[in-house]
Amino acid sequence: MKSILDIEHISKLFLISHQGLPYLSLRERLTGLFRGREKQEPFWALQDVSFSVAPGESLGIIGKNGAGKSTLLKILSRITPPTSGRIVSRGRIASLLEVGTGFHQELTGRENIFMNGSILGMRRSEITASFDQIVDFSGVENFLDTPIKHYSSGMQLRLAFAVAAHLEPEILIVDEVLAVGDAEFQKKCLKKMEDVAGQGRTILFVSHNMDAVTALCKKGVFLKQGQVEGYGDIHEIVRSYHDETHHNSMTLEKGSVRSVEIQQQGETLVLTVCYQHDAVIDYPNLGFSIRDMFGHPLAGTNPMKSQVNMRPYKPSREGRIEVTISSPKFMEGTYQLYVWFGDSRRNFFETKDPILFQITKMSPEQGRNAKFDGYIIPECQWNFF
Ligand SMILES: Nc1ncnc2c1ncn2[C@@H]1O[C@H](COP(=O)(O)OP(=O)(O)OP(=O)(O)O)[C@@H](O)[C@H]1O
Repeated sequence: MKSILDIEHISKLFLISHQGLPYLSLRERLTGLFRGREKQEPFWALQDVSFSVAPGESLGIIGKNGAGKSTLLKILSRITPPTSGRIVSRGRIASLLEVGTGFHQELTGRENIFMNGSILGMRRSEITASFDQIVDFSGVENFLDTPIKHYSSGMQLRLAFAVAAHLEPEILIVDEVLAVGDAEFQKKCLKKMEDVAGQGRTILFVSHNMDAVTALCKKGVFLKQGQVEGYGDIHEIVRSYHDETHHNSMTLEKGSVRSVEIQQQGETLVLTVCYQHDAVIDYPNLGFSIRDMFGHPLAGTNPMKSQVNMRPYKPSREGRIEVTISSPKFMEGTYQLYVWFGDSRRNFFETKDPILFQITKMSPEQGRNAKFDGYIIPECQWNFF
């Protein structure tokens, strides 16, 4: 079968500016005199990326932060041109990259639906035919004649998704937009994308949520530092992505933080961080953030925020911090951990990529067959009168 989309040797070069001098006078800034001293460094965000997508296929694109996923989707959506290589597309592409892209802020929701549709190459009659469904899905019917600029980002997202998914493009490109909506809307979007895929249309889906990617896509591309690291069956691709990600712990050879580890011990989580700094630290400050797989923060703090008494700590260059987290209790699932380390004034270290960890039954409240909502297990006292 002929492919619907061919990505042929796509590369993208960015020139990143570094200013040679830390301080520029106002005159230099105003006159642009500093330009000569600005260093431009080439940076390849994508290098020789090639793959093909068959009609009706849903393809997941995964990779760590900065791997080049969004750049690739922008090139596919013709927002940015590639430095070299070409895209051959045999179908209409609708893309949903960032909330509100393609929307005109001064126009009303109604006007934007028509404008967006015509940008996608739809006839007015086609748009009119889908109009009610779009409005119904988006849930913004009361604001149809209000300019988009007055919409919240969630409302803009609802409308953008509804337009992109209902106007029947042959190829639908979706970039992590699910992260913005609430859980109910995320489910609705995933269901809609399944329907779209079921109708034989093609979907390219970028997400950090491996559960969503695996549910929706049969095939996947794993991007690593701008290159294709893997292509094939989605389960294989997700496995190789996970192999590259830190699980439960991380060790480092250099820098202030030497190891980070998180373990579930019954109903608590224990976070242990070992550090070694080149100067004495009077107040070791460790911040942590536990997030869901979309990257939404769920819980986090640091000893300064919590006004922790640091005794019996004596200022030292190295040490170990152990945090026992007895609340909140989380639902079963995979979570992300981010860590910062510093003193009372500065940060010396922060995790770039999350450490993934698994939580299994954390509370007797979480019965075997019970279905709960969200991530946190509520502790309730029930009274019936
Ligand atoms: N306009 C730009 N100028 C310079 N560098 C850029 C530009 N756009 C992207 N980059 C760089 O290209 C690399 C790839 O970025 P991209 O946004 O495509 O990654 P990503 O895989 O989508 O990451 P994330 O998961 O964080 O969204 C990054 O290192 C980024 O800093």
